[in-house]
Amino acid sequence: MGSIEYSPLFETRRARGRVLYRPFAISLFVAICFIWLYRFSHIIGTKYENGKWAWLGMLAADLWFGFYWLLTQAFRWNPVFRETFKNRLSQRYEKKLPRVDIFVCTADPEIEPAMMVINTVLSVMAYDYPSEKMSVYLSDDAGSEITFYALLEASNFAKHWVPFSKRFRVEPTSPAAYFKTIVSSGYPINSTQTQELVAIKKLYDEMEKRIENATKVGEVPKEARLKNKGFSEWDSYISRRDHDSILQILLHRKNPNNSKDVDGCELPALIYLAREKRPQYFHNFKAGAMNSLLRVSSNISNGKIILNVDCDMYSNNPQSVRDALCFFMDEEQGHEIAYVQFPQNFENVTKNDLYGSSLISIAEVDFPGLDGCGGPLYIGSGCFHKRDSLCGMKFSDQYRNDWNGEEDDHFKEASLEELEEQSKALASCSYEENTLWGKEMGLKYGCPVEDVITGLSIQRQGWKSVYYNPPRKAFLGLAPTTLPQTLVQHKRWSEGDLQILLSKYSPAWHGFRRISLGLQMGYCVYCLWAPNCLATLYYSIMPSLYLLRGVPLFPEISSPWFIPFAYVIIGETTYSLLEFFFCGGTFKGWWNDLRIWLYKRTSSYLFACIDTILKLFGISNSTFVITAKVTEEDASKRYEKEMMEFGASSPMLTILATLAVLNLFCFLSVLKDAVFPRESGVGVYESMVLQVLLCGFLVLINLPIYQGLFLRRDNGRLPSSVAVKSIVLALAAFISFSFA
Ligand SMILES: O=c1ccn([C@@H]2O[C@H](COP(=O)(O)OP(=O)(O)O[C@H]3O[C@H](CO)[C@@H](O)[C@H](O)[C@H]3O)[C@@H](O)[C@H]2O)c(=O)[nH]1
Ligand SMILES: [Mn+2]
Repeated sequence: MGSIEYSPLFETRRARGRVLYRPFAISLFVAICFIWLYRFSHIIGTKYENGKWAWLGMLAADLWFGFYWLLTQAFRWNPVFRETFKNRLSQRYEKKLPRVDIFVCTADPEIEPAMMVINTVLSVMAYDYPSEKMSVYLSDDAGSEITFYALLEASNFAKHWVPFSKRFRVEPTSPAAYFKTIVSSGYPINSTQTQELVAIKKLYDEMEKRIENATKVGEVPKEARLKNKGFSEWDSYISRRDHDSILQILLHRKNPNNSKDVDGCELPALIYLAREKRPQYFHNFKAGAMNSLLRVSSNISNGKIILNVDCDMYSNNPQSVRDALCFFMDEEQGHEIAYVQFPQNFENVTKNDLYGSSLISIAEVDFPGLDGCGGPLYIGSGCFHKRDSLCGMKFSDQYRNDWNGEEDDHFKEASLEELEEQSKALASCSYEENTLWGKEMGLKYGCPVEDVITGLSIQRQGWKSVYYNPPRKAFLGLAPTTLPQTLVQHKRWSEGDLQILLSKYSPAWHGFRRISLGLQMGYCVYCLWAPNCLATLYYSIMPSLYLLRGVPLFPEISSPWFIPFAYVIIGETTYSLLEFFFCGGTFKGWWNDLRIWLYKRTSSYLFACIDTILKLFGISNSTFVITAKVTEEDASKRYEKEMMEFGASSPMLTILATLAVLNLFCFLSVLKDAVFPRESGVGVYESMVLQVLLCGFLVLINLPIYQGLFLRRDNGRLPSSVAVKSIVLALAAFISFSFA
């Protein structure tokens, strides 16, 4: 070593508790092997002649669950946690910090309101980072004039907001979220801050009123239109699917009259982009938007680091850029890191997280685990990328970070108008024709989870990634607030992940030697989400139906084979409960999580499988259904009360309701037999105890569905058409099984 001792910018710690976990996992695996053995040996024996097919099905399901459980061990084997040293970063590099380009994506002003979007924009503009080194880009796939107007308003408000939040170290830096914390935690003690706060709150409220008004009437006020030339870009606008590239640089140091805040300090550059859309060109959803942003930003600011957030994911921690740079700029390991993923956290989850939206075990268990195997997935929002790797560069041992050379950039001379014109061309529909964009460069096209497939391809090129979960959450977004929204979102995800499995990037059969075994297994856990539906559906239908026929599918309580089953059930339940508590969840939250786990598997994943098969045969095409970020008033009240919101009738709800009603019938029938025993049906409880328990569990976990079907009168209940369909279907299955 040289004379100065190397002190890293970040530290990686292995999780404690592995010594306890590993023996437990091994013992559980032994029990699983016994279950497999039991299944095989009992199928070979001819004892269960009348349930042979059912037994074969159980064998398949148990093999699947055991195999899938093995895959999930990749997460739990060697989790790591990271810590950053921001002081060292600023001591060594404060003067040489790289430029950072921040991309915010929005696509629909109805379900992604302009106020929410600009709050996200303002929150990232106020990062504790040299303003002249930050550029914020808003990509608007709706090409909405109102959103542009809102951004224009935000660019003026930023002149007050950014200096205010930096002066008083405001947290979070999203104005709406900050004002909300003031309401709950009281005004600051510092009186000058209070004065300024009152003034800035007034400015904010006025701006909000103007934007809400414009939204209501669906039109930008005349005066604003006259004052800014940018609105003329909408003259040739036909519809959100048919318009020219619209690009406006709202704040930029090349326009000195309009680039400084009220204290005379430079503000981050701010750019509005609506890439060109034409009906004859497919737009590739968010991936298309990101690639346009990559090109446009390379022409305007060319930051070496790129942060990507969804329009609802505001920055909750002003230090995040510095945190991310601690990884990228570390002298020893920084060069091999392609991206730093922060967890997606949500501002609107309720205490017991009815829809399991906080994805707690992904954030707290899976990703630290993946981080120990080569790095987490890229999950779209809250991710810092190195421009090089995102644009398709392969990693090689010769690769070195180069944070210099920022001064001699080609766009130095061009005027703002020239920059705008050149950049528009980069966002045109035809630009990508016959290029590698969407294939080898930028985000990958053709997959509903463009983020995951892109991250995977980056890792396959030899790069590492890092997961960083700071004590103060870095980003907060909005989770879906109804059951159908949750199910649709998971359908998109599981469908996308399954497509990755079948693609040329498949972690299963094309990942060997390109990514580590642990990472291969980890990716497969997600890629196999959708196929999970088969075994889960089997388990939630067949054992209950076979109760009616008195055919046992599990060992009797007195048999030694009962032990491995009991061990796996009790062991896994206890472990998952402990893990959930350890991650900060509640008991009810765990129960809710279990329910949503079941619902996703029996509906979202099933439809994801069906759609993927249809897509393979060229019958359908995957789409990107954007998650709504607004909730109606009475629905949102029910959400606060953690009452399940079912809403309009849909095939997914019909399936869930049918399964619930079917299990209810089976369970009632077993109860009836217990009270009035049939001559032949004695001892169901001894010989079929696990089956009865499983059926009872399914009834218990489905309580919200029975309420939604039979007891509730509000608008969030299950529609009566679903009730009718599910009862008819369940009854048909019940009758044909009881009397066949
Ligand atoms: O054509 C489109 C569709 C969506 N978006 C934007 O993409 C983001 C994510 O959409 P959302 O409906 O909120 O999806 P989520 O399921 O919440 O998003 C997660 O999953 C997506 C992939 O399925 C990723 O793109 C996201 O970054 C990731 O946060 C939003 O900002 C949208 O405005 C676009 O810009 N263009
Ligand atoms: Mn979202």
